[in-house]
Amino acid sequence: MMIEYQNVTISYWKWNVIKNLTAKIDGKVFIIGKNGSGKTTLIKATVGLLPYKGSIRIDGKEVREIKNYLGLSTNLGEVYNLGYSIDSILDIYSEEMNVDKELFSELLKEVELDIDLKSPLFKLSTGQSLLLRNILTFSSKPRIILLDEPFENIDPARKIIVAEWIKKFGEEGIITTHNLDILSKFPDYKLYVLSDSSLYGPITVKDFLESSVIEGESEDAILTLQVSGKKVSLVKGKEGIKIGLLGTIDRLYGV
Ligand SMILES: Nc1ncnc2c1ncn2[C@@H]1O[C@H](COP(=O)(O)OP(=O)(O)OP(=O)(O)O)[C@@H](O)[C@H]1O
Repeated sequence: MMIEYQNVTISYWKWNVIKNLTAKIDGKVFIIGKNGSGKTTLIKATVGLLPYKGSIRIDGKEVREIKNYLGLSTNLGEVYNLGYSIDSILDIYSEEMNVDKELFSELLKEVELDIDLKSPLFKLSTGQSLLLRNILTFSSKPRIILLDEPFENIDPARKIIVAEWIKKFGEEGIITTHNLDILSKFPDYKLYVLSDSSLYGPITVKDFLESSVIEGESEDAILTLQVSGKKVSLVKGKEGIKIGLLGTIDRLYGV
C-alpha cells in the first residue's frame, strides 16, 4: 500500500506549481522545501481538495474518484470548516470522519491545552488552532496521515508531544515541515525535498541532517537536486555548509 503520483501536474490558473511529478511514497515520510515550492499544494491535491492532471492513487484508488476516504486524515484547515464552536466541530467530525471523542479528550489533556470547547475556533491562537487540528487528525486513528506543517507556531515542549503522536499514529503518509530541529527526533524516517516542481529522494533524515550542501554535481552526493535551475548536491564530509547548521531549510537555497 502506498501513495503513488504519476505525471502529476497541479496548477493555479495556467501556472503549474507541480509539473509532471512521479513518485511512490511508502511509509511515513517527510517532505521539505522552500516557501512556495508547492508542499501544501501537493497535500491539498492528495486529500482531494485541488484538481490535478495525471494520477494520484492511495491504496490503488484514484483520489479524484474517492468521496470520503475514512482511512485518511489531515490537519489542513480547509477540512475543518464546518461547525462554529469546537464542541460542534467535534460532533460533526466524529460522525463524518470517525473522530473518537475519548481519544480527542486524551490528546487534548496531554498538551494541557487550556481552551473552552464552547468557544469558536477563530478565537484560538494560530498555534492552538493547529494543535487542535493535529489532535482532530490523530483522533480518527487514521491509517494514512497527511500533515501540513504540524509544528508551525507550536511551542518547543508541545512540538515534542506532536512528534510522539506522529510516530504513534498512522502507517503511511506525508508530513511537511521547515523545522529541522524536530526532524532529529525522526532519524530513520525517509525524507524528500520538493524543489523546482520535483520530489528528490528519498534519503534518511539522519543522512540529511549529517550532510553538507555544495553547488553543482558531485560523485559523492547522497542527493543531487535542482534548485531554481541550478544543481545542488548533498554530501557527507567536511566540504560545504552543514545542513544541521543552516537552521532553516530555506537557507539551503542561498548556497
Ligand atoms: N489559491 C492559490 N491561487 C494562486 N496561487 C496559489 C494559491 N495557493 C498557492 N499558490 C501559489 O502556489 C505556490 C505554492 O504554494 P504552496 O502553499 O503549495 O507552497 P508551500 O511549499 O506549502 O510553501 P510554504 O512553505 O511557504 O508553506 C506559491 O507560489 C503560491 O503563491
